[in-house]
Amino acid sequence: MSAVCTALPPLRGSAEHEGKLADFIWFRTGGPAEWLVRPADVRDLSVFMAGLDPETPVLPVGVGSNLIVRDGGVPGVVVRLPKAMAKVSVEPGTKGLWRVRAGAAAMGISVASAARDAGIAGLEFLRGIPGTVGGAVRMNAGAYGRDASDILVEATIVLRDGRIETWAAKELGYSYRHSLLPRGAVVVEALFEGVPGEPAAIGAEMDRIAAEREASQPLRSRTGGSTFKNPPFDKAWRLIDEAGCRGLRRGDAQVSEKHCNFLLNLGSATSADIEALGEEVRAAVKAKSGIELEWEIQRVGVVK
Ligand SMILES: Cc1cc2nc3c(=O)[nH]c(=O)nc-3n(C[C@H](O)[C@H](O)[C@H](O)COP(=O)(O)OP(=O)(O)OC[C@H]3O[C@@H](n4cnc5c(N)ncnc54)[C@H](O)[C@@H]3O)c2cc1C
Ligand SMILES: NC(=O)C1=CN([C@@H]2O[C@H](COP(=O)(O)OP(=O)(O)OC[C@H]3O[C@@H](n4cnc5c(N)ncnc54)[C@H](OP(=O)(O)O)[C@@H]3O)[C@@H](O)[C@H]2O)C=CC1
Ligand SMILES: C=C(O[C@H]1[C@H](O)[C@@H](CO)O[C@H](OP(=O)(O)OP(=O)(O)OC[C@H]2O[C@@H](n3ccc(=O)[nH]c3=O)[C@H](O)[C@@H]2O)[C@@H]1NC(C)=O)C(=O)O
Repeated sequence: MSAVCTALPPLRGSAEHEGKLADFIWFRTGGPAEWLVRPADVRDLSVFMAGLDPETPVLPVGVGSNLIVRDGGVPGVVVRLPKAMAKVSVEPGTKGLWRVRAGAAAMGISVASAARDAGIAGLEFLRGIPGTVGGAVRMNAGAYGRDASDILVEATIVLRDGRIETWAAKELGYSYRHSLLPRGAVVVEALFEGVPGEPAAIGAEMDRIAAEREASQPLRSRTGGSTFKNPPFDKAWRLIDEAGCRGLRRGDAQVSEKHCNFLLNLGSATSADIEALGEEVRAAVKAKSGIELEWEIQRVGVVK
């Protein structure tokens, strides 16, 4: 990877040159970040971003459950928030509603569990999304009829130039698995809202969601979740099945037998194998049904 960023501004957190991403990205594939930056806190991130050459690209990552990192790595700066920014707390909202404030590094399950313990209903679906709050706000993550935009009140973000701003949910321009979060902006906190509920009933709904997923999706695999968005009025998995791609392999990359909109790394796949398999599936679906599937997984970095 050719260097795009030779000098970094001062940072209280850490900055690792050629920082490995494949250690934690769900697929366990892909090249390193030119710089893997872990800020100490929001202020540290803000000062760092303000001092960083505006030409240097910045890519925030959560736990990489929706990412293919290409094998040549990611030029510029990759920001991974620290566990210190994973705090979750509860506060009263307006009109009898309750709110959950979560650091962007918090996992969806932590938010859903905190809401359950406080008797706040409506956030149960986050139980099944194995990513961070930052990833959910950016991707408008959703499941079982709800998505992040249904529960988000506002998000605090650090813009690429270092400004810290709080945006109301409607300013994020949400649609299905999409937001208008500006390029290079890092979500640092989110405020969600729910309605009063019985912890036991909320917990039962979370368990139901977990069981349903366990039955239908390959959760314990090296995967990126749904590979393609569902096209209007149809299901990506049905089209992939119809095109004969269930179980299709390229090297150690495979279309899941269990849920054929999931791709798997069976062990030693490269990101190139996984991406090429995805393109092969898209081509087969186009040939069979005329429909062009759109990638849901975010593909980042450069090819080797
Ligand atoms: C087994 C499995 C099941 C899944 N089920 C679902 C599901 O039901 N519904 C669903 O919607 N998704 C699902 N996913 C996909 C994934 O979990 C979600 O997209 C999740 O929101 C990604 O979060 P992350 O923290 O891992 O983000 P990453 O994968 O690290 O990043 C995804 C995108 O978000 C951006 N991003 C991450 N953090 C930040 C931040 N702090 N600020 C700004 N941008 C950020 C990244 O730049 C990238 O564009 C599943 C994935 C797996 C592996
Ligand atoms: N090896 C494999 O083949 C597979 C591995 N996995 C991994 O398993 C994990 C799923 O675990 P699950 O039980 O669902 O969720 P958990 O919340 O238990 O774990 C999430 C993982 O991310 C780490 N993590 C979360 N936030 C941060 C952060 N801000 N900074 C550093 N590390 C962080 C956790 O570290 P810690 O443990 O220190 O809390 C943990 O390793 C995923 O991370 C996934 O990559 C999934 C499928 C297959
Ligand atoms: C996993 C993701 O989100 C998922 C989310 O978890 C689920 C649940 O709400 O609904 C969407 O999947 P989906 O439309 O494929 O629905 P699923 O619930 O997974 O499957 C629907 C039904 O089809 C069945 N099914 C699915 C795949 C398959 O190969 N065979 C099969 O029979 C399942 O058993 C289930 O009964 C989201 N995917 C998209 C692209 O919108 C993700 O975005 O990464």
